[in-house]
Amino acid sequence: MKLDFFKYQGTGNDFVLVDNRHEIFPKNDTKLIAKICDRRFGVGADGLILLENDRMTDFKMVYYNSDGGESTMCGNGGRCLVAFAKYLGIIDTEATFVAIDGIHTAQIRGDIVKLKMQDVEEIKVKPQYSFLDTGSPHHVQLVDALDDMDVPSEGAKLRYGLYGKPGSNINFVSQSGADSFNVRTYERGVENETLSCGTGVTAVALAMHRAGKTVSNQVQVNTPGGELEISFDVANSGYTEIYLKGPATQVFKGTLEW
Ligand SMILES: N[C@@H](CCC[C@H](N)C(=O)O)C(=O)O
Repeated sequence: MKLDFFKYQGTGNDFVLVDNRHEIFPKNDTKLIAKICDRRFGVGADGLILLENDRMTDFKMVYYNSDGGESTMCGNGGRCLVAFAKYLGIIDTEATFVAIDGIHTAQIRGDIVKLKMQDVEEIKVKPQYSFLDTGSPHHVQLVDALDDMDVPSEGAKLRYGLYGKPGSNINFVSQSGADSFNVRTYERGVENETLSCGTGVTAVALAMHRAGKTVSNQVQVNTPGGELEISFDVANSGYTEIYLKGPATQVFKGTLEW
């Protein structure tokens, strides 16, 4: 079988995108998806995303981690899919789409995509870390020497040790200014450090605000793959009007064959 694919990256979080509006992609073939995402035996990506038809919105997002399993929301992937929808002529500058966590809206200007995330109702604050769900589960922990950390190994310890089989994504953070933070993320389903994680930096911005580390409702987060901006409103016990903004670009296209 042959199928066109497109490779996108959003601050270094990279994805194979497939236009599946004709429903030809074998969605339950976990091994095939893992092979496509394999960086030596396949195209190589942190995840694979299908763009499908939806009756109520512009399109539907179906997200798979690089291990081939369908997973929860991917913020950078959502931003890349909006850029892909524009490339396909499905949208112009505004988009509404449905993902596993509900409906999202987005705006695209040039290669900058601003994506509205779901409201966050609860942040669990522990002495050493916070835990919250921004569409995907995230552990947020301030550390002293972020650059020197072995994120794959420290992340795996927490991902399996603290969160068991379902797991969590693990974000290690250091503050770089009054409203800016540096972040490195271990992603479950990739089971490694990625260069950036959209739901992760969103979680970091909210957790740092809740912890009183910043009073701003517009936070810059620097990842190894680039900079993202998160803005939000403070609600009673949670956060609303949460936006994740940053670049999303097509890097190449090709044909999958299997
Ligand atoms: N890279 C993503 C997060 C993808 C989902 C995550 N690996 C999980 O399974 O929870 C992002 O940009 O949000």
